[in-house]
Amino acid sequence: MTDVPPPLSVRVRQQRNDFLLDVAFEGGSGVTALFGPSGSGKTTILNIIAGTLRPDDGCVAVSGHVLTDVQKRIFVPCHRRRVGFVFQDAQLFPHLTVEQNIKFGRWFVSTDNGSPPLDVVIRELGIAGLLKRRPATLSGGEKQRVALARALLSSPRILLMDEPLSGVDDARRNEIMGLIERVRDEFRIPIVYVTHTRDEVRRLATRVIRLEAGRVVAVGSAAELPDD
Ligand SMILES: Nc1ncnc2c1ncn2[C@@H]1O[C@H](COP(=O)(O)OP(=O)(O)OP(=O)(O)O)[C@@H](O)[C@H]1O
Repeated sequence: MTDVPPPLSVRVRQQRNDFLLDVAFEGGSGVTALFGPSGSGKTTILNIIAGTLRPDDGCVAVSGHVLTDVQKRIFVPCHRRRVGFVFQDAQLFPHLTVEQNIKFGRWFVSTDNGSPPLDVVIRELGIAGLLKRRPATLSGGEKQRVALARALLSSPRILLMDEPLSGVDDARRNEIMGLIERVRDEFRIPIVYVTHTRDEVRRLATRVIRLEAGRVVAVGSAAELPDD
């Protein structure tokens, strides 16, 4: 039997001013939640996976593809990593329409890349009526749908989400969580999901990595997450 590499493998060390990040963990299929208090290193880890930050030491691999290996001097540039990113504030291009924004996700990938088809993404995320609009005219929830569509169309091997619900009101949170579940279950792209909110972890996560002060303090299923 051949060993299948995990969707995500991270073993990194990074010193930044007073903060030392020193973590080793694997992410499985489905949603891996990085859960921990403010300043525990969640966003730093996402940036290291995305390639916007170089660790001092260690390696990062996605489905067996080595993206960073400091000892071997491997550092795949950000735009070649096939990592989709959905930020807290969506970060859409303000001067482009929704349609142009989501098509931008495909710029760096070849045509034969295994991305889900444009029309499927538009339908699944319910954004057909928004295509001609510009980001400034969208609600927080609509912006996040568009950001998710753009990330999906970049043919990612993994999706990174940094508190994507933090700017969204309660009514829309449920709706977007439903969409993230659909992405998880239908597109089957592994997701790393940063949050400090327990209900998001309980609903979405397959696996939870608990962080404190730059270290992994526990790994388990969402059901094992204590109420404290
Ligand atoms: N550009 C930077 N330069 C120096 N230190 C930084 C920088 N960005 C973050 N840090 C520090 O790194 C530590 C971890 O920050 P990080 O943003 O990864 O935490 P987080 O768990 O994502 O927090 P939050 O939930 O508040 O977003 C913090 O102590 C922070 O002050």
